[in-house]
Amino acid sequence: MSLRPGPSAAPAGPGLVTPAIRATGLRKRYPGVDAVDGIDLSIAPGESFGFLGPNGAGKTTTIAMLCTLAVPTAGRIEIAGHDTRTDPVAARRRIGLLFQETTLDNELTAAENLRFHADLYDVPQPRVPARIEETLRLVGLTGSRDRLVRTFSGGMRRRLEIARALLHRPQILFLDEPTIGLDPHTRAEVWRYLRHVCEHEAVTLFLTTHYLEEAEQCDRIAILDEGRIVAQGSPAELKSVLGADRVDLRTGDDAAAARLVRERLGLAVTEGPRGLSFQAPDGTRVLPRLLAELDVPVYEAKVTQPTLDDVFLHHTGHRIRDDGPAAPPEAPPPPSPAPAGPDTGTGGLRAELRAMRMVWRREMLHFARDRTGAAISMSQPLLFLFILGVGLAGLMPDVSGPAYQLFLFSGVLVTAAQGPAVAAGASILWDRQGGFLREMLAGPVNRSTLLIGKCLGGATVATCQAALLLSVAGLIGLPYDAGLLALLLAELALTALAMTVLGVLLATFIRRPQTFGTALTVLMAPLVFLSGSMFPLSAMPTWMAGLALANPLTYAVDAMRRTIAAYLPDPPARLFQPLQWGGWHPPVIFEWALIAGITLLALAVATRRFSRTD
Ligand SMILES: Nc1ncnc2c1ncn2[C@@H]1O[C@H](COP(=O)(O)OP(=O)(O)OP(=O)(O)O)[C@@H](O)[C@H]1O
Repeated sequence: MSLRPGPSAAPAGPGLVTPAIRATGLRKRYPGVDAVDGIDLSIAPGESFGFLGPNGAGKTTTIAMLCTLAVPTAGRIEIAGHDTRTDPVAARRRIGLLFQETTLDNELTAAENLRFHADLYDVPQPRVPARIEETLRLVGLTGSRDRLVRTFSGGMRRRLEIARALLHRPQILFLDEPTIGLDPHTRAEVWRYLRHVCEHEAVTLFLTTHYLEEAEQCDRIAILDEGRIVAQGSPAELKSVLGADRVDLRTGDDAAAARLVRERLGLAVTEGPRGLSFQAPDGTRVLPRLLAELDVPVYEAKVTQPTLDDVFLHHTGHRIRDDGPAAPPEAPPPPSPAPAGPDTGTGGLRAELRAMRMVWRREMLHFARDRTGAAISMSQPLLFLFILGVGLAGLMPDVSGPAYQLFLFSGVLVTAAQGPAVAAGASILWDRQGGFLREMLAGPVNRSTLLIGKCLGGATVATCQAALLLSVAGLIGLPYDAGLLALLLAELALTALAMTVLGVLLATFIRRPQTFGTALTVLMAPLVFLSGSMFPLSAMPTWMAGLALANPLTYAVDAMRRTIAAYLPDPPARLFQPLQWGGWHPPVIFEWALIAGITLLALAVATRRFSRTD
């Protein structure tokens, strides 16, 4: 059975058609393992190509390289004529991807997941709502469009992922083990949708599987073992190479039966716990002759045409594990989508800005949906202000309580912004672990765009959260002056951006979110303690004040404190004395320029590191 009605697509001849996928000398070496060891591929537009191999053969690694998600150790890849090394964004624009593991955002609804994908791929805005409805209908999820994905079953997620992979009408659809882990019914359903897509959309399919039934449906197959292609061709071609049937026998004395086959027929026999098997050019004629001569009881005798498993055995010396589905049942196709056609923009600055806004919006949606998290991270600065503020003020009889609380307030704002700001860094790691990062990295935009969107999202959330504190600041005597509030908000936004970027930079050095949490606890406490947020730098020993001057947060705290002091009638000089370098008080504008410079530098390093992510 083929995925497509009609004849198989032929591979492109040299100079005729640009191959949909071309790879030459492709290699990927991980420490201690050659995951892919010199692969050459040429796949014609419209062809369905199956990559068949056991676990660990290198299928996922190959797909990751073809989709620009992993950097090849050697070799060259072209996707629809675009070199993935020199023009990865153009290559990604032509690709739809169904990953092996789920890469949906569980905290978004089905429609929101699709909407974000449309933004990432720059699907023309006016067409987005209809396209979402159409793909949801194609996979039978119209009724679940507004449900959070975390409430979906495994099959529903898979269908939604197929819908998402097709949303921007890709030229080439990569499917990495599309039915792994699904029950037979859902597998059949997924194949029903894929068959439908192949029949109605001019898509090139590249499919990895270790299920023989799925590979059988492709126009061409490559058999992969230990990182190398050991055979390539249509299923019929591959099987015809064997030119023999397989005969399986289970008897009362398998050893005697095997001896007879060897001596009388001169054929090689494989004996196993469940009987013996051998290859014979014409099994249906050989078997009756053999049975007539055998004088041991025969419990089971079977002749089978060669299967892909036999082809695999022939080329590799071992069998492929196949706990795959029965042949997917034929079923009436779901409603037809609109005629095929490219549905992405041509890229450029507008598309990059749209993707950046998408990442930003996702951060905002997560913030809006996590009220508990927001309430918890607000509790720390409030405790800081009302417990520390009142408690420590008692130790300073010459300073009034409210004056000390006002002194503390800039540090409190920084602390309030700190939690959500650094959470943006952690969320990159959670996105990597949860899979959504791969959906973003596979998108046809620059990785710096995604990172900047993430930083802006984190900074906005952090600013909003810290700004809530301004609404209660009247309780400690902060003047409600529009000019002061506007200045503090602007200063907060820059501080939040700086902290978000530093958090994101840290995240580019770490792979596990848990490690990130530990690293933050270790790093953040000294940064906050050594920022002059709780006591003036003038109260610190010289060496400690020197360390504080190397801390970017010190300048943010000092600048905001000076802004507040400018609006107080009589700020105590002992507390509100500006920081100094030697005898020089750097102006506030200088402090902000310094923070902005550090932020830009950290952003440049983070972007560089993130862009190299494998
Ligand atoms: N990030 C990595 N670091 C180190 N080794 C890796 C990494 N990714 C894959 N490998 C190794 O590369 C080899 C090929 O792995 P790959 O996931 O490509 O195989 P596969 O054919 O897709 O297997 P499966 O069917 O189980 O998905 C394996 O030995 C695997 O352990």
